[in-house]
Amino acid sequence: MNAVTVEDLEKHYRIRSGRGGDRVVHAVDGVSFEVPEGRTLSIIGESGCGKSTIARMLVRLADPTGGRILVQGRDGVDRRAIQLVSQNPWSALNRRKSIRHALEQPLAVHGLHPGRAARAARVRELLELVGLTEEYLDRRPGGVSGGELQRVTVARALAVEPRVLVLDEPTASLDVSVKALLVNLLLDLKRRLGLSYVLITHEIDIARHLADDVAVMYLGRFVETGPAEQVFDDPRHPYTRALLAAVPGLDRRSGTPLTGEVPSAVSPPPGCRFHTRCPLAVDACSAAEPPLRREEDGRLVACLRADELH
Ligand SMILES: Nc1ncnc2c1ncn2[C@@H]1O[C@H](COP(=O)(O)OP(=O)(O)OP(=O)(O)O)[C@@H](O)[C@H]1O
Repeated sequence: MNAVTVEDLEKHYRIRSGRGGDRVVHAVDGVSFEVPEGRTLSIIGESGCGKSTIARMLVRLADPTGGRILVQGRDGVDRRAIQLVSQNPWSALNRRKSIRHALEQPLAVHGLHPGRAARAARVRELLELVGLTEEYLDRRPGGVSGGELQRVTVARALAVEPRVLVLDEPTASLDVSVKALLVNLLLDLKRRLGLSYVLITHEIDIARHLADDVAVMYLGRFVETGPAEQVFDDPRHPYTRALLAAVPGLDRRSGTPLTGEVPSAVSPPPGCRFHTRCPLAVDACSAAEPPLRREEDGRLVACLRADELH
């Protein structure tokens, strides 16, 4: 069974504007994917492409304007099955409350491990899972380092025994040395608890360490998806190539790094949304949007010229 199945997901934000009527932001525009049990799908792309909007819809902090989301085969809201770990642990936790409180609260809300002794035992177990000791229990977020605090938010997400974690830029606020520790913890937890992850990141290194599968997102759409080694070692879409060209230590193929800005999601370019920045664009690219097509190795690529690039 898939941990997550997403079909034709859409999020359009309507913004009121004084003159000339409302404008519509095409944040997510028809995205489909599956995360098989025990795997990690990493969604990568520049800022503003819609990654966080997908994360928010997966955990029902935002309602889709179209499409559907199944978690463990089930439609509808199941707040225990899928949990979010967000970028900034300081804003995720209440500064005035202890770490004990942060870990007990979800147990109380869901009526799990009732009774003081059982609840305290579960809180200790959660701390151990993320490699922290009981001495943290009475501290407040302000008295704990960023890396440790992110471990607390992971422990809190795990309190309700989810099957899926949505990791939205989990390492973005951490120092380089601490990032690797969190990545190792996430890999370890996935193995031990049989979790599945949806990882949202613009840090390609982090995606390379954690991802089994990768989806490359540009202006609300997926442009390339496939197993991580295929996409990272031999990117096919010109956008993927450009994105990876900026990363040291990766095979750069013929990609040239990106220039310019992501166009407005209010009026995405016609045809292929990347054509305005694509070094390989031809006239046909602005005429019609290329569908995601399956390549001979199984991955999906949305580019008219993908065959030539191979
Ligand atoms: N509440 C909102 N109302 C209107 N537009 C929004 C809202 N939230 C996001 N957007 C717009 O939707 C688009 C996608 O944003 P989103 O935050 O999902 O992108 P992202 O790839 O996660 O970027 P980042 O890494 O900067 O968070 C952007 O154009 C953004 O301005």
